Amino acid sequence: MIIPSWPEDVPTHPLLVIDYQLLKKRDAAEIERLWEAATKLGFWYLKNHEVDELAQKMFDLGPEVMDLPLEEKMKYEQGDQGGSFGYKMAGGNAVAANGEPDTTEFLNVAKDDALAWPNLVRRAPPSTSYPAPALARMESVVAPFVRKSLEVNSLIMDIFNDKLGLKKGRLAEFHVNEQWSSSEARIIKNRATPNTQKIAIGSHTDFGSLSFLHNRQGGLQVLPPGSETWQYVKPLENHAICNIGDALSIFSGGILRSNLHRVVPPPSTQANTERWSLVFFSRPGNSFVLRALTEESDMISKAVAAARAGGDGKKFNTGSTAEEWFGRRMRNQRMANRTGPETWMASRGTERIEVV
Ligand SMILES: O=C(O)CCC(=O)C(=O)O
Ligand SMILES: [Fe+2]
Repeated sequence: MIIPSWPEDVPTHPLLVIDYQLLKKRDAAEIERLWEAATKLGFWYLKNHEVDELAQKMFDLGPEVMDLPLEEKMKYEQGDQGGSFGYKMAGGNAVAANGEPDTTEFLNVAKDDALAWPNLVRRAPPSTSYPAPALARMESVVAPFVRKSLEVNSLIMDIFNDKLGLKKGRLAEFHVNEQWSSSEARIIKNRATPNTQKIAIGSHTDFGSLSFLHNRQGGLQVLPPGSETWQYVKPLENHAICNIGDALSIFSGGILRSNLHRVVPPPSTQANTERWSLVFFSRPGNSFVLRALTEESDMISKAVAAARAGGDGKKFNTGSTAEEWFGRRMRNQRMANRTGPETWMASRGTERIEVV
């Protein structure tokens, strides 16, 4: 697929560019820049991340799955119970309180299934596993992509761990590969439409810890702090986009920022093209309660005290496990579960819910 070049006339929000190779060497200046990106906006570009080839193979798998007849894909649909693994049909989720349906299809592959392959542990075969092309590429493409993405995200989390003053490896304990989690790889297709305003994925914060996103076309927008205008993030060749989700924001007492974002169709020169994107989401193990690690870090404890003094109502103890937090958000964005605007409100994360 030939992607038209990015339009000059569309304003974009700049992100810091972080070099993964420098992070690997624990370069102090690069760590400071990462910290600035993670605490101010919660989004940054990541270059030299070693995942481009595998990401390309994941992109190639996209049409193999999405071109199957809808009836075939629906055999693997994620359902309405709060799970996400498998296929998500376009129109399955709301994009706003008014119940407007989304326009994107997803394939979500559980990190637990990719790592356990040739066994499937989260999706029991045969009838509810994954569409055949995904199974055929599990060994050669999906599992290596998952393993490499986990490596990138865990290095970044390790850096946050140390900056937050947590004991060595503390954040890693929440993300051990052996514990089941909702961590997953996602291939996203948004159908071509000339309406560049039609919301594809509604405004949200990400549910988990860290998202590692590959964009080839425009359409991702962020709502920067203090702004009321959605701003495009320009896709840059060979640069991934990373962002913080709710779990890391809560663990850190809000120091790490889980920022609102959404997806609309590609703009201007790229309009009316199918939009494909790819994400790996690292999320905490299912059993961990999402709460600020106040007793374990002075920095976090001070941040929570300051938030309390500021009266923003956030006490950073959700009382929910990662599994419950994720399940609640998933269930309540499903159109099939919608009763009214309250269902949308119940699907919100740190941007709306007062965590007490
Ligand atoms: O497709 C994109 O650019 C972003 C997707 C996204 O925000 C998500 O799936 O959570
Ligand atoms: Fe997202």
